[in-house]
Amino acid sequence: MPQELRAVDWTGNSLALIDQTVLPHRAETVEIRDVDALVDAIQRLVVRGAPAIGAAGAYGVALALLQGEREGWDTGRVRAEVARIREARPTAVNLMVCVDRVMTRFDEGIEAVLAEAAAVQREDVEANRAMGAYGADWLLKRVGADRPLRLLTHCNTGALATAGWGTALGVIRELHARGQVEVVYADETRPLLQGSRLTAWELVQEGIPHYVQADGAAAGTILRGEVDAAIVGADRIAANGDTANKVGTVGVALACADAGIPFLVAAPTTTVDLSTASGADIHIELRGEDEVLEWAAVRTAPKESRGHNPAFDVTPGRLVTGLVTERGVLTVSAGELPGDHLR
Ligand SMILES: CSC[C@H]1O[C@H](OP(=O)(O)O)[C@H](O)[C@@H]1O
Repeated sequence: MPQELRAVDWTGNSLALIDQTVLPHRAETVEIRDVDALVDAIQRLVVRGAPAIGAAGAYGVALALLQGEREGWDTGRVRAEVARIREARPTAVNLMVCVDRVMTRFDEGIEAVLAEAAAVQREDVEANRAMGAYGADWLLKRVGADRPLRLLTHCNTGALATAGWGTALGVIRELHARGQVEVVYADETRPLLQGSRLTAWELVQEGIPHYVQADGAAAGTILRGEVDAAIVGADRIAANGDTANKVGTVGVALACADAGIPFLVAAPTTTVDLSTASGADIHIELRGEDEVLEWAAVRTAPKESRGHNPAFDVTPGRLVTGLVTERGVLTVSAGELPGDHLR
């Protein structure tokens, strides 16, 4: 993704969001000036990806303050509107963490809120760059650097999903910069196709060789020995290392375990939620059934059929070979816990 583009940016009095629902065919930015529009943008995945949603939520506090000034809201109303942003999507913990962090500056006023939101955005990019280096070093040491790597990824974890550079795709970018990527298999990621629309778009921008594949092809590609490692993002990491990520991820992890290749999760520590004990306690967002019953507003399933549409699944920590954060790599499957990075 061209570096001058940012998935989330503050204009001075509004949020500029790349509209991820129209990529890759149209590159458009939408201006968000009120809470309703931001909640809608988060829920329709105009802005998406745990860290990007976190950055948007952080600036959303400023948006609520400015709207409150325009519309004469009292403090209680502003706080209530911020809570709507905080709860706009339930699984990605970054949204709650980043809103809560900025709210610690709420009583100091708009400038302090904006300064904290800018720090959230800046620190996410810094974390992603650090993750890229840690993850690339770990993979080259584990798999070997004698030849470029064949990698598999699921959903979109690039600059579009973050404040910049990317998490799992940031590791892939770093490996590519070192000349260590032979090919990337990008799962299309039904039903909203974050892989074939967004990850493929970013890989094209970067000139990284890749195939888009059906989600159902991932396990066979792995078990046929065509992949050296899989690397994915995360939306919430529980205290025991269980990881919620885009639906379809756990199948990739199971195939990696059976094939004996590394399954890496790359996420900033803002995605770790020590208050959630295990994956069983993670709220999995159930999205509208039409997303799986239709495509491009055309019904694909019989009218009598119902749709089951969990947006995420949970990969047990025992299947996570390594958790890459901005502080290094934890071998979760060997018993190292996310909290070890937070102490
Ligand atoms: C670094 S992005 C983390 C995570 O967010 C994506 O979900 P969504 O596209 O629904 O926002 C996907 O699960 C990514 O792995």
